[in-house]
Amino acid sequence: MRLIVAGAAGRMGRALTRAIVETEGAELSGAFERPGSPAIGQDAGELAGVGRLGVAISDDPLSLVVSADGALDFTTPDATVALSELAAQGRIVHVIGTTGLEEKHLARLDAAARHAVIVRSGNMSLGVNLLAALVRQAAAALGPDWDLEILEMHHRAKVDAPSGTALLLGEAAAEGRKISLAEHSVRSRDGHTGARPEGTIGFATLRGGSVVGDHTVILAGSGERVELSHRAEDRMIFARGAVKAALWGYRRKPGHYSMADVLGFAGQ
Ligand SMILES: NC(=O)C1=CN([C@@H]2O[C@H](COP(=O)(O)OP(=O)(O)OC[C@H]3O[C@@H](n4cnc5c(N)ncnc54)[C@H](OP(=O)(O)O)[C@@H]3O)[C@@H](O)[C@H]2O)C=CC1
Ligand SMILES: O=C(O)C1=N[C@H](C(=O)O)C[C@H](O)C1
Repeated sequence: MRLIVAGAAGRMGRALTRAIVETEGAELSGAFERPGSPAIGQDAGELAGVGRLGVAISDDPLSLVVSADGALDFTTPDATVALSELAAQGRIVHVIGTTGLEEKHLARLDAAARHAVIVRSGNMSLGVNLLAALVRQAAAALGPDWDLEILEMHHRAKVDAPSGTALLLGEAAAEGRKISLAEHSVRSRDGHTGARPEGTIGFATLRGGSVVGDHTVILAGSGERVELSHRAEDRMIFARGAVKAALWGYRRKPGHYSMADVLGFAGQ
């Protein structure tokens, strides 16, 4: 499967190049960065630390999409929406790890998914998708008198909050409780907040250092507490998940899929 990497000079872009190189059945056919990036013209393999691959970083995604079967994209919401429209024109697989997407972006991805195979997840690792299934079960088993809080910590360069993973875990908890996350989430607290409203799902965000990604879902009852955690130690877990998602999506019917579909966890 011929894959292109969007944002190839980024933290995840370089990990994605490495994951493609190590995966049988996948080949790097192109890589691109935003116009004006100092990485334009550099070799994607050299940038990723795997040696020269003969793939120069371009600033023209359209020219790459025409000779690719899929694109791996961990960039920004605007770049992702633009690439989804090219993926739809090229009828290719678009694997999206980008977080911080708002309703206006999601609506455009849904439109692109009429022609492209979109696989999108706030977290492409096996462990977090398993954790989401466990959180759904725990939230269903323990009633709304168990307070649900989601704590995440990431490196100092992360630009969006709460993390895509925290929101994914929040959605899993809300599904377990059969409630709408949008109507029950508390995304920040400051000052005299009053007591915690029953049945809400709280989010807390920490940023610092080089933390790859830590998430804990706390179910706090009266006199006891259950904590379900995941700690990412290496970005390759996300990159390998993204390559797996691309191979899964190859020649599949167009649509907007999740990593839970890829891993067979959907509905669990
Ligand atoms: N779903 C998952 O499993 C994971 C998701 N993520 C998400 O992936 C995203 C990227 O994270 P990370 O790699 O750490 O961030 P980086 O900032 O390191 O990488 C993003 C890259 O995209 C580039 N870029 C920006 N605009 C464009 C454009 N229009 N076309 C092409 N490239 C562009 C940036 O260039 P420049 O810096 O020059 O602007 C940068 O090189 C975030 O949203 C993050 O939350 C991260 C890890 C796992
Ligand atoms: O920005 C990151 O680094 C990460 N982003 C994703 C998120 O927002 O949850 C996934 C992972 O935790 C790393």
